[in-house]
Amino acid sequence: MTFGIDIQNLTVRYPGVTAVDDLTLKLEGGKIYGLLGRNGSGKTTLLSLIAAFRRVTDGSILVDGRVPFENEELTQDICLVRESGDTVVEGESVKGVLRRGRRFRPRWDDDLAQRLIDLFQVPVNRGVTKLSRGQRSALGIAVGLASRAPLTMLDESYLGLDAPSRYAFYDVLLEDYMEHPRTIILSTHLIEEVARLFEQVVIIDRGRLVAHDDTETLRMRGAAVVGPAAAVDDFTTGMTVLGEQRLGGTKSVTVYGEIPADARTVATDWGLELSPVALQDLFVHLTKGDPA
Ligand SMILES: Nc1ncnc2c1ncn2[C@@H]1O[C@H](COP(=O)(O)OP(=O)(O)OP(=O)(O)O)[C@@H](O)[C@H]1O
Repeated sequence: MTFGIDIQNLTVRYPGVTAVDDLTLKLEGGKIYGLLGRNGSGKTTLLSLIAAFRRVTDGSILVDGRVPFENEELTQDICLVRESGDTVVEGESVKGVLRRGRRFRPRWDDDLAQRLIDLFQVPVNRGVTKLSRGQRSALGIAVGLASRAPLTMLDESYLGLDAPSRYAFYDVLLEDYMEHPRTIILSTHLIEEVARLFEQVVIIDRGRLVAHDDTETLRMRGAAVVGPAAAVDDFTTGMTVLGEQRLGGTKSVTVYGEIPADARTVATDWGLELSPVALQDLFVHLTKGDPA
């Protein structure tokens, strides 16, 4: 079972800052989404609203066609794991957290939880507050995946893991997603590392939607045009230029937007080189400017 998400004109204001700014976004169910945005761009606020941690006051959010806020039947099937691990209860042990998952998550899989706890070597009898940052991340991930929630959101929750553990997590995530398709949203700053998991990418900046596309399509949207400066300037006239660098007579201009086949032929004729741009670079370009 998978849940789609329909967000219309969502705005969230805190004193002095608009965290989410008239955001409209539709996510189909059954895909893995990457949610990218700079610090303070509104990712956590957005995910918290989808998970019904707070009430929507301006705009609307529907998950599986239903309003999540104060809808327990729906929210038991929406799992948001945050990096801070703030959903843990003070004084609770790892065992206690797992027990809670088993009790409140209707699709909970004990074997998967145990597999992840063993994989990341989380000490089950220890109090959650006494876990290391990485162990706490691992516990969050175990709960997030073992919940098998039709909508699962991991808000930078794996940043505390070391590299081998992160890669092990990506493998388990993919394997379990293939066997039990669901909607997964991963918010992350480790863009290139996780990009292979994303089917679609959503980029927000200062609470606004900047891009939402298939990962491959988005990648194809960016190109670095390199060659003699005058020819590069001519070729890129009228295109959306994200950045440029010049070294002597050679110029490299990063453009955003589809380059049709006939234009690519022109580029070749003019001695220009067109190369793809890494997702991370596109992200940096698209979200450049003063932070929120
Ligand atoms: N409770 C709050 N009160 C006031 N301002 C807040 C509150 N929570 C978030 N903000 C502000 O709203 C904006 C969006 O914050 P949010 O945590 O959603 O961003 P984020 O994209 O998750 O950031 P990061 O990548 O740093 O975790 C920021 O400017 C933040 O300072």
